Amino acid sequence: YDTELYETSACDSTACFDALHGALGDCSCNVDTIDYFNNVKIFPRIQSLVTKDYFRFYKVNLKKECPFWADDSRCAMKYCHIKTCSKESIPGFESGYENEQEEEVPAAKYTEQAQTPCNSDTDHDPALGYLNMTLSAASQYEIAKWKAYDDSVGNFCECDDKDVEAEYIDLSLNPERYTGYKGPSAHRIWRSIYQENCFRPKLNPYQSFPYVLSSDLGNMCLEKRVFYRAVSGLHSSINIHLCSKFLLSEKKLGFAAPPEGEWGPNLAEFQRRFDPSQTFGEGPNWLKNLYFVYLLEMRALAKAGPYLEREDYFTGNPVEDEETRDAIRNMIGVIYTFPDHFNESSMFNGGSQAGKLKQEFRDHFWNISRIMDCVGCDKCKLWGKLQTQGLGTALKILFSGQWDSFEGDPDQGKLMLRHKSHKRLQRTEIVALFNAFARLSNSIRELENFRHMLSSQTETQKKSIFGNVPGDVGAKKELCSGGAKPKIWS
Ligand SMILES: Cc1cc2nc3c(=O)[nH]c(=O)nc-3n(C[C@H](O)[C@H](O)[C@H](O)COP(=O)(O)OP(=O)(O)OC[C@H]3O[C@@H](n4cnc5c(N)ncnc54)[C@H](O)[C@@H]3O)c2cc1C
Repeated sequence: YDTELYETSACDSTACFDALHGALGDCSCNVDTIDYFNNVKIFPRIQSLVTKDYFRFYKVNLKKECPFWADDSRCAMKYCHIKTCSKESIPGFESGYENEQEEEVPAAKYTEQAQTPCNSDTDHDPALGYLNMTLSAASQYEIAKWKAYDDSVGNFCECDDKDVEAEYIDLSLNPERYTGYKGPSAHRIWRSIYQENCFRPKLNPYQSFPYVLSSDLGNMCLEKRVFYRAVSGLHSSINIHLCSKFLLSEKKLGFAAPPEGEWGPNLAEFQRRFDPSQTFGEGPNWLKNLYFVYLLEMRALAKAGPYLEREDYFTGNPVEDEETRDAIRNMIGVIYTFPDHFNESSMFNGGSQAGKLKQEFRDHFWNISRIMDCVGCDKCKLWGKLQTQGLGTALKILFSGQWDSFEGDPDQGKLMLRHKSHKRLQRTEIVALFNAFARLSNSIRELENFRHMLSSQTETQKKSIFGNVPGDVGAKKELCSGGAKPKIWS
């Protein structure tokens, strides 16, 4: 691991974490409670659960056309014969807009450059985004049996696992990690999510980055804030994963082969993305949003708990299926014990206006899930689709009304933990829900690693300046020891 290469731009402060304490906002929970609960109780359980066959194979259509912009679709250039413009004929070129890659001038959409499929442009290294589609003969045989079983279940939601082009992908062969997907293509996805499909308080003074200022969120109603925070939390999680599984040194084996190399955490990359000094002060808020979306998904798991505990988790292997059910019951049982669940009953309560808002909420999310078909790197698209489907399933459990209990709450006004009435979920929804939650859980756990790396780095720097200060060793020991509640944010 080439420390010199990646640590040159690292700042020595722990500023990313200084504000990551206490109240989370929009719920009664706090960051430190979630840290402990996740890292000690949830993380080991969910990570082991998603290695089970039922959760390891995800059926998805990665070949769907991008419905929103021409340059990612087959319509681009080839069939539409859009006449390209010379640079000089693009309004604003002379005033130097080209240097501002992020601001897309409408005419730029029709340049030849913009028509190039994303995966062949310089924003993306195809080898890093390589998707391993391998399924062993044994897996293929077993999976064929799943279809017959699933078809006998009354499904109710239209998901792309029914598409003829949908394929099973072994998630364990395609870990979410750094792919090199960046630049205008990735920014267009995030920008259209935040600027066109998220609720926004107002245009921020920086025009493009950051898309939303947290200081403006107070002007929005709870429901809109929740939406933005969930999306932002997902964005944080994706970016934490690419920082924690970064390509530290590369050894390419050949074209279209997965790159071999050393993968691991890149502290400088993490700081670039979350340090307040490099994010207009937003980084710690984005990290808090990760905790927020975690809480949201955990609440959905609790709400659907009685149903999830009884689901079959069919893979055709009775021993494995029983183990999966046991592991689910165990984890859901732990989730029930969380003291401070998100209370979704405080949302969408304002009569007909609330109904309209709920519809908008749904429409926005529906669009975001379709934007995932525009992601220009297969591996990012796989995990992007899985995590939006997981979040969408959680939102459905929380807000569709299909999972609400009409039996009356004995502790009036108090949060009802388990809801007996429910609709059935599809296999892909369940797989996505648990895997998405596993990703968030993993991100929160990775934050602990970055926190440790930062404090060790700071200690080392202090020592190199001041020498070894008595008491230092003890302090470090406390940070690194397991067992009791880790004091990772103090
Ligand atoms: C769906 C999807 C999946 C992806 N998966 C991967 C992957 O698996 N591996 C990989 O290496 N890359 C992945 N990427 C790319 C990655 O997310 C970044 O877009 C890329 O690394 C460029 O980062 P950036 O620093 O330019 O900022 P970006 O992450 O592209 O963010 C753009 C702007 O959004 C704002 N922003 C950043 N974080 C947040 C937040 N949490 N909340 C609110 N606003 C924020 C900032 O102002 C930032 O400048 C994915 C992108 C998308 C759209």
